[in-house]
Parts: sequence; structure tokens; C-alpha cells
Amino acid sequence: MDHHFVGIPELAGVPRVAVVVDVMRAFTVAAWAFSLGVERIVLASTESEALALKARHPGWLALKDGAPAAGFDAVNSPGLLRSRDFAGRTLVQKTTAGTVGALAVADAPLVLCASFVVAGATARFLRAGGSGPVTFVVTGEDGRADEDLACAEYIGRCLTGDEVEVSPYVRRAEASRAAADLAAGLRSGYHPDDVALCLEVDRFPFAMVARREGDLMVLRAVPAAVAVADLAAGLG
Ligand SMILES: O=C(O)[C@H](CS(=O)(=O)O)OP(=O)(O)O
Ligand SMILES: [Mg+2]
Repeated sequence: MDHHFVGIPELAGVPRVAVVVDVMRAFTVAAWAFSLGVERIVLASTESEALALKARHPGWLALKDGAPAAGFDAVNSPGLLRSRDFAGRTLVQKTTAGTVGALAVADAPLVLCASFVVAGATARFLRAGGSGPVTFVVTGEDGRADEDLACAEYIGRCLTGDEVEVSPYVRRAEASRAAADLAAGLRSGYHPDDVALCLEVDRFPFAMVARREGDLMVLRAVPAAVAVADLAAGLG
């Protein structure tokens, strides 16, 4: 099938089906947040928008990448997040690449956000819906981030339904510049386990679907068994 792999600056027009990939670390973090009880993630375009949303909605939490900052409740690190309890909370997320990529395709009829921890569920969700050709948004390094490209290509191969050996894709991600920078502690808001946590394949059984809800772009965890048609009917 004719999938497209594009960086954020290359996006032209509105894709029919978009899978936005950020392995390190936005959509690994998002998946961990859902596993820790977050009900929905609101994707914000700026840090000030994230803080304004939090201020307008008592009980909401805000997360951003980079160093911890006043007003934010968490950073973009799976290792730092995993001991938290977010039961029933709404989390506003703003990062450099991942959330920007998802907002760039907000008008697409179907948007999934993905990383290795939800790769299998993402592929099963798309196959159950018979999605057809997918536009993979490779969010890092203007489309050249190999951790994102490897994950996108892996999901693309899985869409054929064939058995796909994941280890070559994980090795590429492990050798990526983002992994090296993270491992060297060059990125802020970091835990030493972050690279390993971002390279776990299929840790979680859900896909992550982003949709406009009013004037917000909202990400939700959806069981892979829920077909696209059911989602459209509001059963997701
Ligand atoms: O937090 C991250 O890993 C990055 C920001 S940086 O490259 O580390 O400065 O953001 P993301 O949107 O998750 O790629
Ligand atoms: Mg990234």
C-alpha cells in the first residue's frame, strides 16, 4: 500500500488518515500518562496556551518538555512520570515536535498518535478500520529523526498483516541522535530510563486517537479492537 512518510514542514493539504509518530518522547509519555489513569490529553500549541487551559479548568494538569517550570505539573519524561497517579485527570501536553505534528494534521478525518509502546495496537486499530493509505508524520528533525521514521516504517509494515520482525527497527531507534542525546543527559527533564522506556515495543494495548472536540484537539486511548466506524459513531 502506498503510505507517505513526511516531516512536519512537508505537510501539504489534509491527509485522510494521519499517524503522527514521536518516539522520544511525546507519544511514549502520552501512552504512559493514559496507563497511569489520565482520561484525556489536550494538545496545546504553546506553553502559554497550556497554562491558560489549566487556569480555566480547575483540576487539569499541564505537562511540557524541557526543564520543570512554574505552573507545569510534569515534564516530558516517561521515567519521571511512571510513579505518578493521574486517575481521571485531564492533562494538557505541549512539546517541541510531537504535539506540533498532531496539531498540524488536526483537520484530518482520522489522526492517531504513535510510538513503539503502542505500535502494534496502532496497526491493529488501522487494520480493523481498513484505513487505506496512511500519511505518517515523522515529527523529529523535520522528518529525518530515525527513531520516528523507524517506528513509522514498522507500523507501515505491520499494516500488511504480515509477521514483522521488530528488532531492526528498534536498533535504528536505539542508534538515533535523540537516543544518544537522551542517554548523554543532553535533554532537559530527563530520567536515565527514558531511552529504554521509549524503545519498549507494545507495552500498552491501546491506540491513541486525536480528534477535535470543540476548539480543542483531544487525544484519547482507544482499545485497538474498536473499529474506525465505531469510533465515528461515538463508541470510542
Ligand atoms: O522532550 C523531548 O524529548 C522533545 C524535546 S527535546 O528534543 O528533548 O528538546 O520533544 P518531543 O516533542 O517529545 O520530541
Ligand atoms: Mg521527538
